[in-house]
Amino acid sequence: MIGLKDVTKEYPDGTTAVHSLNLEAPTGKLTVLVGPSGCGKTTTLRMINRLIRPTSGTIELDGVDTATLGDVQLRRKIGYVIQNAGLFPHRTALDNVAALPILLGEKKAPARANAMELLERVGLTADHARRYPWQLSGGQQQRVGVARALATDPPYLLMDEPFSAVDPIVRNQLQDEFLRLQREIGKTIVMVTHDIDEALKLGDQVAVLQEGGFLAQLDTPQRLLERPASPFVADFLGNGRGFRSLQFAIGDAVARLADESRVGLGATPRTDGWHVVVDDRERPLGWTRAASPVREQDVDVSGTVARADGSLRELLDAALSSPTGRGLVVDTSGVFLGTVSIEDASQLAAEAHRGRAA
Ligand SMILES: Nc1ncnc2c1ncn2[C@@H]1O[C@H](COP(=O)(O)OP(=O)(O)OP(=O)(O)O)[C@@H](O)[C@H]1O
Repeated sequence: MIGLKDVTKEYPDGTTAVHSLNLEAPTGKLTVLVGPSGCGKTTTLRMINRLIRPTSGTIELDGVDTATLGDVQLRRKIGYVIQNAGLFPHRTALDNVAALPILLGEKKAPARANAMELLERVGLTADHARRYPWQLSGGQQQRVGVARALATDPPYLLMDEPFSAVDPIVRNQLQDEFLRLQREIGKTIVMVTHDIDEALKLGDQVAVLQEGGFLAQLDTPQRLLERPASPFVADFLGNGRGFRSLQFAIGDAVARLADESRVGLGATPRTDGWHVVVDDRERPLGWTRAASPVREQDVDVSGTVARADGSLRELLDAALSSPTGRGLVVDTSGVFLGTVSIEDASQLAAEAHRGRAA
């Protein structure tokens, strides 16, 4: 656990960047610090690894006051990922990752072997490992940055806007990959972002900070959306809160499933009306109204697909985007199970809402 107790940072010019902040980042969980520009997020993060010294208050790692730890001990314990990766430009990706362990006394060969394993873990190859940062894409550099932060296998990880320098598609991909990785490695993470969607997607808990480093609310993403503690938090979360909170609610889609007539590509539907087109493994491709053998261009692909164990947001989206108003539902391996109507999906949302209010 990372614990901040009454932490204040006043810069020499008199700016109070962080004001008496109390915060706990639980072991194995991802805590996100989010808030408007200048609210003290980066200052808070950097006080944890002592790149910035607090004016007052204490910061503890599993109950140990960081003021009693030396710089080397701290660096070994806390990995650090920054925006634009911050890689050494004259070292290869592999050497970037191996650098700190070698500096801390590890032998070169095992440090490099471990670096290669980490690079593979974040989705890079031996070819990437040989390249210099300028020969890698922004997303690849960011992956190297994550691998580098994990090189000493630190229990704690600090991440400052780690995915913000890449375009939205790559960002989404990096976020998904990182969530998968975190499920395996279970580090205690504090991450800074100004992007509320990123905070809600990645955070086990989200701390919303207000200018001056005041903690406006610390809660799970779902609670934040459902019960913002103040007009400031509500405003910061923005519109669409009701819809976004459906992302965290699971409805029993299976109980509402209706069967549909199915047809394979190349086959001719036996009746008029809409049919679900499935591939040879019974995965849905879309809908068709074709009366002759179904060609790829006859498939309406406008509808999204929801997993039966997915969120209500996914389910409602599948129904609303479907040309028939009936959302396609699949099992965990993508096999078509049936459909849920807009009415049934709304009913499930209403039930979830009643459960919440109770
Ligand atoms: N070295 C410094 N000297 C004086 N004031 C500083 C210094 N560094 C930061 N500040 C001020 O402290 C406040 C908090 O800055 P900080 O960088 O922690 O905010 P932030 O929430 O990370 O902002 P952003 O989202 O824009 O990166 C700001 O008002 C900033 O201007």
